[in-house]
Amino acid sequence: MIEFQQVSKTFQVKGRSIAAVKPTDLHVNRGEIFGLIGYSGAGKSTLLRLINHLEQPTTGRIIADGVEVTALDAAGLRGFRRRVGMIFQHFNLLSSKTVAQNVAMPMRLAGEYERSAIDKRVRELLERVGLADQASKYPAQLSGGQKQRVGIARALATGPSILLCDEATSALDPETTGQVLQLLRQINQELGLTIVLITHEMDVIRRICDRVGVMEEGQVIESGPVAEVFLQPQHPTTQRFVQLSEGEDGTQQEDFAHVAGRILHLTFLGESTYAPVLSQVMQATGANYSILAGRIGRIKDEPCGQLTIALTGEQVELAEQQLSAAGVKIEVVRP
Ligand SMILES: Nc1ncnc2c1ncn2[C@@H]1O[C@H](COP(=O)(O)OP(=O)(O)OP(=O)(O)O)[C@@H](O)[C@H]1O
Repeated sequence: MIEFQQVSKTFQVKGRSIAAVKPTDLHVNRGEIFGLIGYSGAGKSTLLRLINHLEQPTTGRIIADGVEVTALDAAGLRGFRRRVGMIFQHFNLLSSKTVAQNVAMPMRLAGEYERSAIDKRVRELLERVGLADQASKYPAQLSGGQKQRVGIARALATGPSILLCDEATSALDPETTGQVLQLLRQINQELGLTIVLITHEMDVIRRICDRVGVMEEGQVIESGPVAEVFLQPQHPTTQRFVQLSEGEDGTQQEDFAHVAGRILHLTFLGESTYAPVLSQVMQATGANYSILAGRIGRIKDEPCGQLTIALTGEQVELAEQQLSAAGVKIEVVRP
């Protein structure tokens, strides 16, 4: 759906080169929500803006929605941009236009839509984002969440197949963030839209994304399905994002020196999270366990849990085999 082949972007500033995106390969599947996470300056915005050619790549090829974006002329690019909607952290609404006029703007600019078709589409879009009764208000009369809903309606105006979200919830409070994320998810499911979003919050990724890429210094340092990256982060930067999202500051590393037994870190995902796997295995093998740390939560629609346990008894290896056979992922913290 969106393919980056060795795409890079270097800015020249006062004789200095800034490698905002280093040569990168990336693949976003059709209909998925792909999240890019990274610290400020990692290159997320630049990478996002390369997709609709708001930034021109220094090297490489970009193919999106079956079109080689990097080979388009000006007219081709104008047409392509109608298939890519974009929403922004600070909404970027025109303050002198009403809600309805803001939403109509991309269709007006395209110059290919009848007045009646525009009016009908604006009504449908405002209905979809829950703002049917706010059409004649001005942006200054709306809350942040409502402004972002207008931004979303406007981004959908020309019927895009891709939606790019540039820190779309960073300016919103937690509750409004939840509502806007829910709306994005609904749009993704109902319209089959491919969404690429950038954020510095792991929680946004956990709540709505299917896959994630972690960016640092212009590179995607880790990527994969959200459950995989979230539950088994490999790169120290990814581990830090996960720790922060769990409310840990990462400074306290328990060594469990005083605890007897084999120490295992167990990951449960999906069905196994709520099944009595642990007690069944312990009963069957006669092994014992004590819980040293644990958490339970959800990744998108799937329940997940992680437990650190100390395992003792005669048959710890058999217990481990049975846990593994029941779909529990095991990492040995201390043999
Ligand atoms: N138009 C530009 N001209 C010069 N340098 C730029 C330009 N845009 C971005 N950069 C630089 O490229 C690097 C990556 O910036 P980018 O905005 O893509 O990162 P980011 O991860 O989105 O950060 P943030 O979360 O702060 O927006 C930074 O060093 C930035 O200063």
